[in-house]
Amino acid sequence: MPRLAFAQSFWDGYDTLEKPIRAGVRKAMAKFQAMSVAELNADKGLHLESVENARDSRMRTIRITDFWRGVVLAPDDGSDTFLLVNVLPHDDAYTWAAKRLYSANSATRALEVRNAVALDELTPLYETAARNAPRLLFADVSDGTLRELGIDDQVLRAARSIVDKAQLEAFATLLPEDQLEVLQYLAEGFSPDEVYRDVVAVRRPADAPAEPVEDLATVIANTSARIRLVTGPQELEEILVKPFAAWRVFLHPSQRRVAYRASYGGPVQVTGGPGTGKTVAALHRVKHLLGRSDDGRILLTTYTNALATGLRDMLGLLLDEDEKLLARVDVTTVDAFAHGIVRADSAAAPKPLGDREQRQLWEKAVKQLDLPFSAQFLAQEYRHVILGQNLRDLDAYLGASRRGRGTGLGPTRRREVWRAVERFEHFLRSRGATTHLRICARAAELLADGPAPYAHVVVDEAQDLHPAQWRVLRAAVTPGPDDLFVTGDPHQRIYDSRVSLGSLGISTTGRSFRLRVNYRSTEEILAWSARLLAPVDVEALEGEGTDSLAGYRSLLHGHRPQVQGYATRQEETEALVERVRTLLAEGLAPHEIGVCARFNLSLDAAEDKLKAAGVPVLRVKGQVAQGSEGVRLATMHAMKGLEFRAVSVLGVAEGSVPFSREITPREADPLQHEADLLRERCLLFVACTRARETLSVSWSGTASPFLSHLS
Ligand SMILES: Nc1ncnc2c1ncn2[C@@H]1O[C@H](COP(=O)(O)OP(=O)(O)OP(=O)(O)O)[C@@H](O)[C@H]1O
Repeated sequence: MPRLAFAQSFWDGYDTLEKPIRAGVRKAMAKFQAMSVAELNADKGLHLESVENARDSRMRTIRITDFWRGVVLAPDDGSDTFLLVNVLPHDDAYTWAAKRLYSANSATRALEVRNAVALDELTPLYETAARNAPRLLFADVSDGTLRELGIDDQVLRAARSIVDKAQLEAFATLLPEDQLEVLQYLAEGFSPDEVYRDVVAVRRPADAPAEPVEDLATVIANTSARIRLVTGPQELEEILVKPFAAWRVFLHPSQRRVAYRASYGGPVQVTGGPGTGKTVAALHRVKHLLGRSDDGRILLTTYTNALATGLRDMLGLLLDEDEKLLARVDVTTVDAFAHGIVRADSAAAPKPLGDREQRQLWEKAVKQLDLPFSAQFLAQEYRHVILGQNLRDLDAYLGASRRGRGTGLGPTRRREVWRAVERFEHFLRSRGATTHLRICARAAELLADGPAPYAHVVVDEAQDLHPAQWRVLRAAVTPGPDDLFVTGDPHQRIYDSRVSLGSLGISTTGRSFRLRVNYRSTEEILAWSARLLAPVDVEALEGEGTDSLAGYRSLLHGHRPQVQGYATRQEETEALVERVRTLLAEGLAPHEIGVCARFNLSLDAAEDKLKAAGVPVLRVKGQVAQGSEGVRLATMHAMKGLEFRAVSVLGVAEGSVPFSREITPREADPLQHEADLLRERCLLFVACTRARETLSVSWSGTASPFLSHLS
């Protein structure tokens, strides 16, 4: 009986196929499960047919419907595994198949595909241009080294004609996957040894014989990162009927390496730009940890309740809804977890106040005590210094470092601040109230008194956690191997948290990993968004040094973002309605479209206009009911962790982005001023990087200064 495998190139398009075509795929694939090779070749319905003028003689097409064809790679070496590589309209299928050549990579031993025809056509043109170029991109790497890294003749010739990274990207869709990645790593300045370690060694089978084995079944088995082998009819039905979530099966080797390492000596940190699959890696780590013992409990946290709900659903999918396993994982926010701990200790636990109410109490304290500080200054001092370092009395505060604060405070001033703190806390007590961070501080104390409740803690969206929240997580698990697995992106820090993980007993030294391939957005969206952050340095996740987006890239391509100013708000909103209508007409479902702005108020106008145009809309506040249909409207903050095929970012105007009221004046505190600006810049970056295929950024009046260096 033949075996059947599915290539990632097939899954990439499968979700967007219409229902009857998907049904056709299922039917055709079922035949592969039921027939012998001879029967398959003879079957009239399937019509397994070779492709004329194909660069790869193993290319076949199969009939899916009258107009759609599947493209299949058929073994010609006596092995029995067929690989479904694409499903396309009839003519496109033949054109696509004729140009593609599959081959085994000599270093990784995995199956790769290239557009051999386009490479043959383009390379001579690039070679001619390269003759006059002052420098070639891979001039410093010898042919021998490239070959050791798996580069073959055709790719070597193309690589020798490339002058810069932009040209390499132009070749990206034509080159075989592993070879492309090798070249991209080299282009980013990684040494050949590093590239061998990070790209080749992680894919090459441990038992690879010295001479490559070329039969298709072996090569397919070597390609687990990009190919899924289906072994039985039930498995086939399951993966075709369920909406396919590629991340469940196909992990990038860098994701696999961090998620499935048997064990780590202590806390692990995984960083990476937006959409690099950090959440996916965290979920797979949970799966791995569950498999390591029969009883250990796991805490999986993220930043908001809405994200926790999404994470719980994804975990269910990954664990095939296995109730026993799911019951061992608590998926929640750090705040909710801390509340639970405090409530379990005392039923009369105080209620947390929101930011605005806290600000009012600080204002009252300033007035009553006639202090020379603003309420904003005190709130920040309380958050960053006092709660940040868990300072419990005046003496501790008098001796504390105020690193990161931009104004000096002598002992007299500190005493005044402390009076304000005491007054603020008195107000809280008299109202039976508290703050989320104080609850966290209390929870950490309570946890420290008893046995740690979890065997492992996995943290997603870690960049925004405050030291008080980290203390809760630290206390929730006994320090030791596999205690904490932390993922986050400091470029997406939007709540001005400053931490030094090491000082909180969470040292990730020697256990820090970075993901670089973006699975969400097109390279065009990514490159544009990354330039928003180009003028600034971003502090690393663990609080030591800075982070960068070097090497961060996408393999997807599409349109450049549309960046457009309008004379009035009304014109901007009308243009939005038109854009949404066009997207819907192009076949996007309403929930695949996201619209966001800095303020809820700006979204009101958009909501009214969209509704008036008959477009269903849904405001994202906290939690969106699953399955409700409607274009999603969210503030930039609420966009965190979400993604849409198309995103419109509205109102990116001077005064709004950055929001002038949220920016501490430079004279009041130069460091806080810079931190506030950075936070707002990151917020815009987060909003823009939610887009998968289409991004539009607009404003009315004068554009945001954050856009001034972008044309
Ligand atoms: N190995 C993979 N194969 C296919 N798709 C993937 C893979 N890894 C991640 N994705 C997809 O890429 C998108 C982004 O993944 P994910 O949300 O995990 O990224 P992230 O790094 O946590 O993003 P962000 O920091 O922006 O919130 C998701 O749609 C996810 O399903």
